[in-house]
Amino acid sequence: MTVKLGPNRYGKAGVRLVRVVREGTVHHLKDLNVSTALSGDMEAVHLTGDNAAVLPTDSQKNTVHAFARKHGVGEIEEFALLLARHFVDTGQAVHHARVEIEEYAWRREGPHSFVRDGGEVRTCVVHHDRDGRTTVVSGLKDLVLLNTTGSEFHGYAVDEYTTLRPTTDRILATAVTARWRHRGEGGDHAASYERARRCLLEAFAGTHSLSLQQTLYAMGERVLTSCPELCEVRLAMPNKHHFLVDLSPFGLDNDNEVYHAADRPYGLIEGGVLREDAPDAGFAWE
Ligand SMILES: O=c1[nH]c(=O)c2[nH]c(=O)[nH]c2[nH]1
Repeated sequence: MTVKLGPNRYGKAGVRLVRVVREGTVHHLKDLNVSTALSGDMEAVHLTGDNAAVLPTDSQKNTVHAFARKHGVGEIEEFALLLARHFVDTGQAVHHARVEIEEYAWRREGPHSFVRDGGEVRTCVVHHDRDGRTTVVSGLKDLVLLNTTGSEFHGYAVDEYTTLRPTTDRILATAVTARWRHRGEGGDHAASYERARRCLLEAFAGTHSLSLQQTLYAMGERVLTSCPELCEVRLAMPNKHHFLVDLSPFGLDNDNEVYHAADRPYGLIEGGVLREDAPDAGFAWE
């Protein structure tokens, strides 16, 4: 039997970086989770144990820390681009770098005091290779949304196992994971993020929903309609079911007032929306 090395990459995952900028008595905080992954000429490493091509994952972690000190941390996309370019430009055997960053939000509570925002996490994944190809995907996760009405679900396929009752008025709730691909490397990443996020919220709140699938499409469509710098959106939205509780054993009616919020199982609705002329995604989603 002959076998060969398949796709591979290696790096440091979960580098939890906190960067403080002190402007006199007013301090600023960035709280990130950075993961690096390099690939390239790594045959010998896997096949013979020759580690000459391996920049240790420990060095990759150190680079994240040193770059935070030397260059500061601005928008996560820019920090990821800086790191990805560095690894490809300086590592002979490195043909490709992938840098993923999550940013945890802190709300200011005073000049040097912050409250961790329990809400969504901002994300990005940057790829850069030695041919100069670069892709940037931005996004968010754990954006929890709920509509108390304006959601129906009926007209679905029925078979011998179907027990679900059709409804014309239900709670629609989800925790959005959304990622959007930039046409190029992107310009003003802060403004772009705020615009895309606002589109997701407005489309969720403003769509009279006949299914979570329809809402998902409306959200992706709104982002692409309002953000010319983006060409593709991918969404994953769990259906956080809210079941109306039967209160008749207690002689009580329940006109859409008391629900059981179930956490599992949950429906998982996933889909993408892209411009017809979207450039080839290449390795952007890997
Ligand atoms: O919006 C929905 N989409 C589904 O596909 C589905 N399936 C289900 O049981 N409830 C729902 N709701």
